[in-house]
This record gives sequence, structure tokens and C-alpha cells, in this order.
Amino acid sequence: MNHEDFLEDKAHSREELKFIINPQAKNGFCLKVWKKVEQMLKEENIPFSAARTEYQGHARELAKIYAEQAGGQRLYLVAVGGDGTVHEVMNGAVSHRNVTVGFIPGGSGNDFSRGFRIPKDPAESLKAILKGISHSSVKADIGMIRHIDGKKTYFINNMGAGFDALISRKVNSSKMKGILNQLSLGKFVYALFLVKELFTYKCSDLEIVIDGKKFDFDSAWFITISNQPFYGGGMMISPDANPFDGILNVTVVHNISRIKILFVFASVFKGRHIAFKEVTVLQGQNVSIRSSHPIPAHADGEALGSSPISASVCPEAIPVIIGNGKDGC
Ligand SMILES: Nc1ncnc2c1ncn2[C@@H]1O[C@H](COP(=O)(O)OP(=O)(O)OP(=O)(O)O)[C@@H](O)[C@H]1O
Repeated sequence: MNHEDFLEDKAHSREELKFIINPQAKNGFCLKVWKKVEQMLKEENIPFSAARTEYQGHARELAKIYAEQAGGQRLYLVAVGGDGTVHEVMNGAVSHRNVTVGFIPGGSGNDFSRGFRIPKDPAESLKAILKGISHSSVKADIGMIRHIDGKKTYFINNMGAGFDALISRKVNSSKMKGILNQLSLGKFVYALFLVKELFTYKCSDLEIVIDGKKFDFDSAWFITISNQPFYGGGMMISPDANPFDGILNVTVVHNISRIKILFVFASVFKGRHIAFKEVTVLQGQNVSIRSSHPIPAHADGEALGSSPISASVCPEAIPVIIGNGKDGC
């Protein structure tokens, strides 16, 4: 491991490296990932500290506390878990300019690592983090959702409303996710629920306003607003999304039969679904969603109330360590 630069940098500064681990991610598999990473850190004499989450929302609280404790000094906060964990760490850290966020994939979906080209293997992702700390961190865009009560939720992968939000809600509360994770088939859980819910979902009419321009969609299945291409455990929902371009990419699936949507689904893993006339692709900086009846929403796969809802891009809002720099994305 090339960690000499890292150690040298640390000798000159009070920079800190902290890990926030979700021991429940991928049904407990994440702990094995962490053990491996922890062993490597110890073997290489790399100074670090670590905390495990104890409940939903804890990673966000820990990130906020650590960011404040750092008192303005540079803090590298590495989420070890799935997309829910990186979502929470990023939300806790985002208002603290001294925090740089990293990620070691230990969840079932890990779309953040796909979208930011972080290695799947924990040892490789740790190497990428140490290299990133020594040589480069980059500022990534994030999306911001403003709630009626003035609170804000940020997303780093994507947000959405409609069928996809319903699926992620069902997946997250199901026992099936755990069972499939045990069988190393966790990434198929979204596909399974998609097929299961397909025959009962009630579509809605959507009014989407992007940067002041209105678009109407009859009988819409879902809308996804993406900062990077992947969601749902490897589906390339928004092939053109780029977390460094200051733009949010919008995908709307509408006016399509229940059978044909299966073909859209079959093609989404390679991003070929955008060729369907029932898939509309748009982009902009501010997106608002109204629907004929309230539809569930999510941010980075975590449940988030229901429509109406709106999101804006915050360009270059958070420093991230992704190993390869922007060019890697
Ligand atoms: N100690 C804990 N006990 C129960 N739930 C937790 C705990 N720590 C975190 N969580 C919650 O677990 C949920 C899932 O975490 P995460 O998304 O990281 O893993 P995953 O679902 O396996 O991966 P992915 O989202 O990539 O599919 C999140 O909503 C998070 O808030």
C-alpha cells in the first residue's frame, strides 16, 4: 500500500481519519468488510478512529458531531456501509466545509461506488482512499430537497418519486433483503420487488417544472432525479448523469403498459432504456414535482415523505475522496 505520503502528511497536520461503520449493512456482511479494513489500517500503522452505528439516523448524528469536534481542521470521514450510510454521513457533514467524505462499499446496492468509480474490493477501496487523501480530493455536486418546514435533505446519488420510491420502501422493510443478502443475491432484491409490485401500482399524472419550464406527463410510473448514473443496485437509470457537471438529470417513465415496462427494466442495467419513447430524459438545476395524487419519494433509496417535492443542485458542494479524481468518473 502506498501510504508513506499519507503518514508524512499526517505528521505535519492535525488531519484526522475517521470511519463510520454500519454493522447492519448487507445484513451484517459489512462487519466483515470493516474487519478487513481495520486489520489493514493497523498493519500499516495508519492512525484512525472508528465508530459503529447503533440505529437508523445514527451515522448522520455521528458525522455532525465529528465535524463539529474537528473544530475546522480537515477531517476525512469514511462511510463503511451501503448507500444509506453514505447518504447519512454526507447529510451530517455537508454544512461543515472541513469534512471530506469517503466510502468503503459494504452494503447490498453500493451505487455510490459505481457512480464514483470506487473499487468494490474493500482493500482496493481503502488504498484508493489513502491515495486520495495524499494526492487529490474533488468537490462533487449534491442535490438538495427543501421541505415545507424549512429542513433540508441532501442526496448524492439520486432522488425519486413514484414506483421506484415504493420499491425501495418495500425493499428496505422486507425480510427478503436479508435472505437474499445471505445468499449473496442482494442486488436482485430490487428486481424481485419491481416485478412483485408491477401489477398493482397506480400511476399518477405528473407536472414537472425544470428551471421554470413546465412538462406534463400522463400516467407516469416514476421520476428519478440523478446526480450520478446508477441506482437500485446497478441500474444505469441516467447514463449521462455526472456528479461534477452542476446539473441534475431527470428520467420520467410514463404512458407505458405493465408488460412493456419489463422491457424497459431489462434494458436499464446497460442504460438502453432511454431509447424507449415512454422514457423522457431532461436536465436542469431546479426540479419540482407535483402529482395527481401523493406518491412516495426517496433520497438515495431512503424513504422521504411524498410529493409535492422539489430538488436543486448544489454544485461542488462536498469534497469527496474517490481515488482516481474526477477523471475516474
Ligand atoms: N445499527 C443499525 N441498526 C439498524 N439499522 C441501521 C443501523 N445503522 C444504520 N442503519 C440503517 O440501515 C439502513 C441500510 O443501510 P445501508 O443502505 O448502508 O445498507 P444496505 O441497505 O445494505 O445497502 P444499499 O443501500 O447500498 O443497498 C439505513 O437506513 C441505515 O440508517
